[in-house]
Order: sequence, then C-alpha cells, then structure tokens
Amino acid sequence: MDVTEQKYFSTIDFVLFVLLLVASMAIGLYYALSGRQQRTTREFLLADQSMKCLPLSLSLMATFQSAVAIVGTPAEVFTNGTQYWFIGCSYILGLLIPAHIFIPVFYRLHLTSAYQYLELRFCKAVRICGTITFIFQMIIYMGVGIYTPALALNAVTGFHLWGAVLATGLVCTIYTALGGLKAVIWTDVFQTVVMFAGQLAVIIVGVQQAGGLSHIWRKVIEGNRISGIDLNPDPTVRHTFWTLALGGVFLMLSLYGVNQTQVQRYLSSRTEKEAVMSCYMVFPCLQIALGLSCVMGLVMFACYSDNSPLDNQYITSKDQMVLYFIMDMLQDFSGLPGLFVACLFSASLSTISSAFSSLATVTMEDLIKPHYPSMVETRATLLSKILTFAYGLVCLVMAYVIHLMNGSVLQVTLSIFGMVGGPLLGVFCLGIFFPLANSTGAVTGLVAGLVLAFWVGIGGFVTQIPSITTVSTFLSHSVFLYFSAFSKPVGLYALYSLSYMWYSALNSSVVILIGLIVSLITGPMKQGELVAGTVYPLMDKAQDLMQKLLRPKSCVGSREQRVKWTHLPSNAMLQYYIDIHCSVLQVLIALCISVFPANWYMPGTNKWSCPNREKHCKGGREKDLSTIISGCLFGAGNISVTYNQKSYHLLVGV
Ligand SMILES: CC(C)(CO)[C@@H](O)C(=O)NCCC(=O)O
Ligand code: NA
Repeated sequence: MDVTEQKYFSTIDFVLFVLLLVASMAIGLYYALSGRQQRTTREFLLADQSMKCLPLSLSLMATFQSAVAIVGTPAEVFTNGTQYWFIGCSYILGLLIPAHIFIPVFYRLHLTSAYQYLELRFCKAVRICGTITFIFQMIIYMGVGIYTPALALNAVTGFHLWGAVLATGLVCTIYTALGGLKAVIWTDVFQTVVMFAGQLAVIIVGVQQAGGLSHIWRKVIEGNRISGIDLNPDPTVRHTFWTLALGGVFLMLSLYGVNQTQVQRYLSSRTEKEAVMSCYMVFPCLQIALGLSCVMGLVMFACYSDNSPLDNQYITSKDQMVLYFIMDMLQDFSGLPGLFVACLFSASLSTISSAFSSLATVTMEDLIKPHYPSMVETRATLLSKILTFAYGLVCLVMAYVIHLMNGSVLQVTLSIFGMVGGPLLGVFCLGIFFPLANSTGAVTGLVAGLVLAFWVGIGGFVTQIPSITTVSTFLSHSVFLYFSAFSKPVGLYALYSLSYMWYSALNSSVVILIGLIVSLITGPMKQGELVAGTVYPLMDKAQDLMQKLLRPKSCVGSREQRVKWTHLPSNAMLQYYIDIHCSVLQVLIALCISVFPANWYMPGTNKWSCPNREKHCKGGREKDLSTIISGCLFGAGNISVTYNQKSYHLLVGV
C-alpha cells in the first residue's frame, strides 16, 4: 500500500454504476406508462392499493437502509466490535408492535397520510405540527442519504462528488415523479437485490483475500472484536445490550410504526393481512442486512488490524473505510468495486425515492388538499408530481448543507431519528393508547418533546466534541459556550451523556408524560368525543391475554357467553374484579387494569362493559382503592353488581 496511490475506478465499474441508474430509470418509466398512467392520487401516492407482500417487505426494508448503514455499520464493528449487532434483538418487538397495533389502526381508518390520524384523534393543529416535524426529519435524512455514498466514492476514488450527487438526485427525482409509489416500490425491490448481491460478493471475495475464515476468526479474537453481551444498565454507555435491544425498539417503532414512508407502504397493500405479513417479512431481511454488514466489518478488521488506513491517514473518516477496503483489496477483481458502488448507491436511491414520495404525499394531503377540497384528481396528481420535483431540488440543497458538516454518519442519522422521530412517535402513542389525552396535551407534549430532544441531542453532540468532530468548529464552539454558560455541570452533563440509542425512548416518553399531565389539567377527552377506531383498546387486549393465560384449560369459552348484560337489573352499579392468582407480575398487571377500567374509556367496544351503561349504571366509574386491592388479592374473575344494597356476582370465565 502506498500513501500517495490513488485508487481507481475502471471503465467496467463505471458501466455498472451507470447501469444501475439506467435500470432504475427504466422501471420508473415503465410504471409511468403502464396502468392508468398515474392519473389519480390513489394510483400515484398509494400504488392503487394493489401491492403484495413480498415487494412491500423488501421496499419497507430498503427505505431505512441507506448508504449510511452500508458504510456505517461495518465501520462501527471495525472500531468497536460486534456489540452493535444486538440491535437485531430490537427488531422483534420493533416489528411485532407495528404489525399488530399500528397497522390495524391506520389501515382501518382508510388514511393516505399518517398525519390524517392526528386530526381524527385530536385536531387540525396537531396534524399540521406532526406533518411539519416529519418534513423536517426527512429533509435532513435525505441530505445525509444522498451525500454519504457520493462522499465515500469521492474520497477513495476521486470520483466527482457533485457529479455523483447530481446524477443520483436527478435520476431518483425523475423516476419517482413519473412512476409514483409503484415505481418507487419496484425500484426498491431491484435495488435491494443489487444491495445484497454487492455485499455478499464483497464478503465472499474479501474472506478469500483476507486469508480464509479461520485466519479472520483468529484476528478478530486477538483484536477483541467479538463482543460478549454487555448487560451494564448504565444508560450513558453508548452501546450495551439494553441501549440497543430496548432503546432500539423505540427507534424501530418511530421508523416502522408511525413514519409516513412506511405507513404509506402498509396502506398501499391490497389487504390488511398482507400489510401485516409484509411487516413480518421485514424481520429476516433486516437480520440479513445487519448480519452482512457486521461480517464485513470483521473481514475488514482481519485485513487492517495492524495497519489501519485511518491511523496511516490514507483516509480521513471511518465512513470511508469500507470503500477503501474494496478499492485496496478487491481492485483486481474487475467489476467488483463497481458492483459494490452500485450496492452503495442502490441503498441510497431506495431511501431518497421513498423520502420524495412520502414528502410529496404529506405536503399534498396534509398541507394543500385541506385548503382546496374541491380540487380535481388530475390536478392534484399533477401537483403531487411537481412537489416530487421540488423535493428533489431541496434534496440537492440539503446535500450541500450536509457537506458543511462531518461526523460519523451512522450515529448522526440514528440520533436525528431519535430527536425528531422520537417526539412524533410519542404523539401517536399518546393518541392510540391514552383515550383521555386531548389536543392541547398533544401539542404541548410534542413541542416539549422536541425542545428536550434538541437540548439533550445538541448538548450531547457538543460535550463529545473531543471524540467526534462535528459541525463546523465555529458553530460547535459557540453552541458549546452557550451551553456551558447555562449548564449546571453534574446534572446536565449526565443528561447530555445519555446514549444516543435512548433518544427515541426518552423523547417519546416525555411527549406522552407531558401530554397526559396537560390533558388532565385542561380537561381530559370525554368518551363521546373520540372518533371510533382511533384508540387501540390496549387494556381490553391485555385482559383478553390475561384471561387466555390464566384461565384453566377446562374452562375455555368466551366471556360474552357467560355474562349476559341484558339480565342485569337497571340502575345497577358495576364493579368488577379481575381474576388474579398470586404472582407479583399478575398483581401488577391487575393494578394497571383496575386503575384504568376499560369500559370507562372505550364505550361500547369493551366486551366487559355494559352496552347501555348510561341507563344501567349510576355515576361514573365505580371504583375505589378497596375494590382494587381486594380485586387483586381475592378477585376471582367475577363482576359484582350492587343493586338494592344486595351484591350479585356474575362469573366470568373461571
Ligand atoms: C434503521 C436500522 C437501525 C434498522 O436496522 C438500520 O437500517 C440502520 O442502521 N439504518 C441507518 C440509517 C440508514 O441506513 O439510512
Ligand atoms: Na435504501
């Protein structure tokens, strides 16, 4: 290896890169000209609601898998070992919850934009706040997505930086604007295949070049890069099992549960079941992507452990590591560098096209259409296409803004997801899980969450300046001075050093907490005010689950059969106990259920509630501490009804 040696990009590599762009463009044009030629917004923005599960799942995965993950993950494993791999554990809950909670709620409300939900559940103002927050998040993300592969390519091969940015930006804008969501999803499928092919080819050849599997294994063991499971509960440690597997769940929820790009895909599927299935199928795809990236990091480590190109200053940032490795070790395999570069750009194209499409959708549906309710379809579709172009331009501008910063792209991107996506996740959860939350609470919560997010996020950014160089130095120093002038070192410093993997969890929880407090103060939402289907009956489902788990096998049978509400005397006062046996966990769950009786917040939908409650039941919730405690201790799955000073007990599923 030679310091001054410039790595080249051969003709065949260049051809492969151009082929990728041409093929993507061709797919876009095909969908622009097929079907009804993208004349309605339903066709243009929701792919005619005709998508099947396999293309959807590949597209779902591709959306948040950009060049950032392709270059960032191996670099992370190269420098810090395989601890990051544990983020894979967060995919379980991070996909199960969207599949079984968010998808059913959104799908059944027949939305186009996820933010329509916020208006249905709260009010217009919350919807607008949500939309703007989302636009902000995606615009930054787009900039990172388009700039990252171009920079890596430029740094290692001298390939023209802005040429690459312009070429990808233009191609992507054109196929998205012409072909609509269908083109975006099918190019995603093609690009995912290229992405996996590129990574796999590089790993296979890389393993041979590095001296075989056993040699690699010996090297990574010697270099201590296979991390054991780190169970340290300290939330300030960057990567531990908890920050990744638990904090990661919230990150995944903000991306796969409530982010418009993904919600739009769920909504474009033919049936709800197919949407749920596609969410399930993202799991193996994401695991493969993560596994390949981590393995690539290990292969790189085996090649460079004693001779790091970073230490030798052949490259300036660890995000250039992967491309350096490919140009250095695999240059003789003609076409391989090109295939990998195609892989890198595939990852980014699939991300920014999704961003364009979702941004056009929310701008149209949430910001423009409400003001022009009578706009004709052809006009709305044309406008959506123009919006796509406009966001293409915004993306190029953002690439330039990102050019002015530099840092480790993976951490920066995931931090932004947590800082902006976290509060958004919070508002959706507030609406879906807490019937008492009102609009004032939602807006206040969201704003408070965003303020906290930027405070902690920027605080963390700035206090870590020695380890990561970020933003232009001038900006960081002025922000730093600002922060040091106002901070009380110990307490705040601790907050700033919170692991970025907790950002989503912290920020969404704060939105929920503040939202609930403000709602309680300003007058909680009343039963009748809720639009049907906007709240997920969590407590009901928990009760169902408890019943299933606790009920002895011999007593299966549905509760409805046993409880006949029509047999209740009128004016009866209802109290109910939950069937609880003695484990602590069960008592805790029972307490939660007792504190929030389902019939109080879900009129009509709760199978345990009296359908004619107003008529049958006096007053509001009939519940006091003693019923809760006795319910927990002795309650045996019964509902007790007090009528004329007499108690009647109805048996429920025991
Ligand atoms: C979103 C996750 C965490 C899901 O694995 C992963 O794809 C990732 O690290 N993405 C980084 C962002 C990006 O690649 O654009
Ligand atoms: Na992508």
